[in-house]
Amino acid sequence: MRGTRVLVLNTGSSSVKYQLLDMADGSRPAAGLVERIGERTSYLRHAPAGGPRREREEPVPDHQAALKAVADELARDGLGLDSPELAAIGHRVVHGGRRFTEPTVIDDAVLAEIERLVPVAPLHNPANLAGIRTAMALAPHLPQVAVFDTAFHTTMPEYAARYAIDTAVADAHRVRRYGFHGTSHAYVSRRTAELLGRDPSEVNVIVLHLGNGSSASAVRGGRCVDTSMGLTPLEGLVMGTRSGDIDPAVVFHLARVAGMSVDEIDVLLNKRSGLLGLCGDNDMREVLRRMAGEGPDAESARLAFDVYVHRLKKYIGAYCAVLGRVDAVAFTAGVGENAAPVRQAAVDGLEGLGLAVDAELNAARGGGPRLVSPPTARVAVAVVPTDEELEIAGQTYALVGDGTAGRK
Ligand SMILES: Nc1ncnc2c1ncn2[C@@H]1O[C@H](COP(=O)(O)OP(=O)(O)O)[C@@H](O)[C@H]1O
Ligand SMILES: CC(=O)OP(=O)(O)O
Ligand SMILES: [Mg+2]
Repeated sequence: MRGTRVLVLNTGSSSVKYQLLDMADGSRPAAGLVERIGERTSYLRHAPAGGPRREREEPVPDHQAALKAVADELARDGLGLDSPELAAIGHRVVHGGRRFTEPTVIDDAVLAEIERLVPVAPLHNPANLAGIRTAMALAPHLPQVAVFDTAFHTTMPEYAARYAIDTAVADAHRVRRYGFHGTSHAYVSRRTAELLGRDPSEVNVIVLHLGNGSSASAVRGGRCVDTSMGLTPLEGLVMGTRSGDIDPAVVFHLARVAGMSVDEIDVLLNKRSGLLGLCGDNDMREVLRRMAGEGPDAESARLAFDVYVHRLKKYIGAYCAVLGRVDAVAFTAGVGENAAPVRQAAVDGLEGLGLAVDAELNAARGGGPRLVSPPTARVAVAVVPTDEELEIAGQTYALVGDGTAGRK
């Protein structure tokens, strides 16, 4: 009998995060990460379920070495890639363009298409490809499945996906809005419907995925109708280090007046902007801590917070308009799940739209999905923890598993 476990790999430009999930019993036998790949010292952490976690620092030169280290750590716990319990490896792939609307078993043609999309996802797809190629070399016997960040957003109507630019140029260079964090938006919108005790096909949800990268989506009856990220994960909300929406003329201005190159402006907007650019800290915890103090440090943190929240509020308003009727607003990811002041400030003054949070419910901490709006509120406001790994594992297993998992 085929195995019931899926290894989920989330390979970023300088990190690999992984989780091993068992689809038969819902357990997670191991999880871990390798960070700062390619730097002088890298950081490795492996946490087997029930056992002590193992951490160490050592140089890990590239993604190949990182995945080899992951495979070795798993093997030490008897969970190696040759384990008969392992059914497949599921990969997060950030950019799937228009072609990949579903999770897909990876073969040479799929690899070639992911490669073809590198120009529209230069930060993400090369790392994803390195992860896939190494995993295929280490485990040639296993099916490998790509689960795309963009897939959930392929249902967006054409008028939400198009930029108002010359059609010939847009078509020639695949310039359109794709959207990202799709596995999270899909999972959270579904869980939000569950929390309301309703079928996803009946509810309209605004999902606010606020992590290091942040995006909002408008989901009507389980299908995405708009999202805030565009051609790349730079558009939309203010993020940890990314500007989000900006007048495109800022780019021309900096090139002409400041003499910056396109690559320099790319780094500026992706890595030196957002909360970091505004106040020197990209971590929302630090921003909140500084805001509690006084003086210039507190003031710049407060301004960063206000810019962040103002943008968020504008997207909530916009998606209320896009959806017409909203049943719930769901906050998720690191900031959305943990930062009560962000949730409070984001809906502050939106009573006219039926939105409010109950201060006590909002301040409470809790594990699972929960409502933070007053019981009488017209629109439910919820905290719904995301679980991209579970979503990727579930989609992978649905595609290649033998269907026995979950059956008694
Ligand atoms: N308790 C907390 N309060 C406020 N912000 C938090 C808290 N815990 C985590 N965060 C924020 O969550 C962000 C990371 O979110 P996460 O979803 O883990 O990111 P990633 O996009 O890397 O998956 C960081 O900016 C961090 O400041
Ligand atoms: C697409 C994207 O922005 O991903 P992340 O939030 O992981 O950076
Ligand atoms: Mg994340």
